Amino acid sequence: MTAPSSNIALSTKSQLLAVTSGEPAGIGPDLCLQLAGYGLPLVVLADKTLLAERAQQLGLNVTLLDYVAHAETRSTPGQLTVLHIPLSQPVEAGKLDPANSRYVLELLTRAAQGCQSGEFASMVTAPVHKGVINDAGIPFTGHTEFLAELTHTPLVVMMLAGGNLRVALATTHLPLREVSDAITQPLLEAVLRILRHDLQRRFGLKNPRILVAGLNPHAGENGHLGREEIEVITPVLDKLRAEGFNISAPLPADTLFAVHRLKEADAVLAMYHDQGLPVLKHASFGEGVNITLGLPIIRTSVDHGTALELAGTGKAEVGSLLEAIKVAQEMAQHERT
Ligand SMILES: NC(=O)c1ccc[n+]([C@@H]2O[C@H](COP(=O)([O-])OP(=O)(O)OC[C@H]3O[C@@H](n4cnc5c(N)ncnc54)[C@H](O)[C@@H]3O)[C@@H](O)[C@H]2O)c1
Ligand SMILES: N[C@H](C(=O)O)[C@H](O)COP(=O)(O)O
Repeated sequence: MTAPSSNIALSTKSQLLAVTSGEPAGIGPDLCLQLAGYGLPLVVLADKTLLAERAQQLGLNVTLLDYVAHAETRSTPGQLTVLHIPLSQPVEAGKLDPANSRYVLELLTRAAQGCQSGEFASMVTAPVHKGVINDAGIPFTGHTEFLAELTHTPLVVMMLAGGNLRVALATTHLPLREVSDAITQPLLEAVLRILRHDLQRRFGLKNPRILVAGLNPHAGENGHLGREEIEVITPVLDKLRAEGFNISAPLPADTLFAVHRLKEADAVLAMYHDQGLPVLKHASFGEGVNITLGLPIIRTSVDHGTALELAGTGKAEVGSLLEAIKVAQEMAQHERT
């Protein structure tokens, strides 16, 4: 595979990125403050007081500048341009408060709207806490689904990249019990079309080679360990292959990720979240990037969560956020060429 390298060479020439700071009690604000060291063309969406307080707690000397829409935004190292969105309640690092859930969603909404209007080239998201948003009475399963709904996109595909791997998912944040029923021929066909299309358009791969995992152990063992491969997955793969897609048959997931197989592939399609992501995170946790394919906008994210216990301690690593910025820049570049 030729996934994004972990050598971080960030361009300062691309257009403005919007970085959402995520759950205010988590490490998102800490990571955004760390970005001030890089002089990148970005604006952080956050409550400015929260950032100032967190910087003080971390002992960071960061000058917070006010974002002015459509004016040139150029931060030099030590500065951070901030699009201020007010919190509902003051925040203590590490302590979740459902009262701030609307604020978290407001960050995402403002960034997505700015991408759609052309104000921002892309959005990069720091982690949110799904549980506390639901505790506030707001049904929420993830950025992926939220941004699909916000942009009226009927289907999007979650793909994580890192450790020389790209892993896309046929289903995302779904209880395991519901996975088999969710994998239908129309869904699988649509997911593969989005995956191939975006690998071409946003990653510059002419005819991406995709390995597809089966759902059942040993890809169903000829129907003796489940029939989804025979009845659902194989017919879709045969149809798309006849159209010119470079895709495998459904492969046993336990051996699909062997090095010799991955050498033949640009991406893997896993059937569900924990079939694909543990492998990827084992290979690259802290340097991986989560990418939403199929959106009308470019959105990338970190590969980790809110790590509440690290907020305000100075121990949160910024590597994945930097990679997410780099990949967003690369995607925007591919789209322009
Ligand atoms: N992109 C996102 O918004 C996103 C991604 C994954 C998880 N989450 C959410 O985050 C919450 C917590 O999830 P979790 O506990 O499973 O995972 P987590 O990633 O927050 O924590 C897992 C482990 O990794 C460590 N860790 C995480 N990020 C780190 C960093 N930048 N530097 C150093 N160490 C780091 C943590 O301390 C912990 O030991 C959940 O609500 C989950 O849904 C959000
Ligand atoms: N599934 C993601 C992961 O494991 O990293 C994470 O939950 C974030 O998903 P969203 O980007 O949809 O919030």
